[in-house]
Amino acid sequence: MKIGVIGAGSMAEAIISGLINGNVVRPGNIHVCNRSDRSKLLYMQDHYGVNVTENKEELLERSEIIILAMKPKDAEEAVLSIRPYVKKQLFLSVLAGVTIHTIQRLLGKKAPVIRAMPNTSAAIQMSATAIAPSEEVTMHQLKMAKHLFETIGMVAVVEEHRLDAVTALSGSGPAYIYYFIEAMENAAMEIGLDQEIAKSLILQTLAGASEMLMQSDKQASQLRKEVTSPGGTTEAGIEKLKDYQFNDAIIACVKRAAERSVELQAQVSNEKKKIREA
Ligand SMILES: NC(=O)C1=CN([C@@H]2O[C@H](COP(=O)(O)OP(=O)(O)OC[C@H]3O[C@@H](n4cnc5c(N)ncnc54)[C@H](OP(=O)(O)O)[C@@H]3O)[C@@H](O)[C@H]2O)C=CC1
Ligand SMILES: O=C(O)[C@@H]1CCC=N1
Repeated sequence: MKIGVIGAGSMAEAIISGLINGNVVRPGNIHVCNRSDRSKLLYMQDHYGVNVTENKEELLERSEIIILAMKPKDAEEAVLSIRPYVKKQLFLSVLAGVTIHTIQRLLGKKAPVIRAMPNTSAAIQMSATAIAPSEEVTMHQLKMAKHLFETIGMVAVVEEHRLDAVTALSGSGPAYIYYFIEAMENAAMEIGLDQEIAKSLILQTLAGASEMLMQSDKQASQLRKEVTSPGGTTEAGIEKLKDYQFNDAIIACVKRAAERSVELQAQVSNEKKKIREA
């Protein structure tokens, strides 16, 4: 597989490192470009052995699959900059909120596009990714994209309109978990635990709980009940979470992220309007 990546930020790096560490694609078969950060390109070259270029024509010529990995607000400029070189490539877009329709409009043709929503755990082949193909994508291309994303974790094929929800849940999800861990670390300090010891206890607790959920047939609510002795410490702690409306806070967080995914699409449309009006 010959892959061109437009964008060299966190998500591009997570995918590239997953593909290389998983021995899926040879570094020599990957070309990467970004907008202007030359030092990041040199880092990618040194660290992963990939080809880096400022020449988008060359990148498109040498790639069968193009991964779009810039911020949604930069999609307009980035996709228009590759438009003259679009031939038969398959496009994989990881952009939150930017529809297949918008990408094809910017590409200037109904090219095969697969929207994907991975997460940064791709870097250790543990991404939870959902993909949605455009009508133009062949079964072979879908299988190829599924295989590609399976090498960096698990993959679900969904209808495109589900991607805002997926983005809010598993695309942003790692950040919610990290935020929770930050709070656990702060709590550990407040109750007088050594930082290093606390960190290893928290991480093993997280890994253990996640593995229990994977291995057991029980629901999260049941596993929680099994930790919660009547009148014990867990019950006392969870009462506090209820006082602070933890459940409502998480629901509001995920709903707001899903709304934001819809807003990002509008942002791309507005950029286009601004360019037209300028
Ligand atoms: N981070 C995450 O957890 C996830 C992100 N995503 C999606 O991935 C995309 C990228 O996010 P993330 O990696 O965090 O963003 P970053 O800001 O880390 O990286 C964006 C990259 O895009 C490049 N870029 C911007 N404009 C252009 C252009 N015109 N031509 C070529 N390259 C360009 C930037 O180059 P330069 O630095 O030179 O400006 C930079 O390398 C977003 O659309 C996001 O929605 C999806 C799932 C998870
Ligand atoms: O925060 C964002 O917009 C991107 C999409 C999902 C994770 N990061």
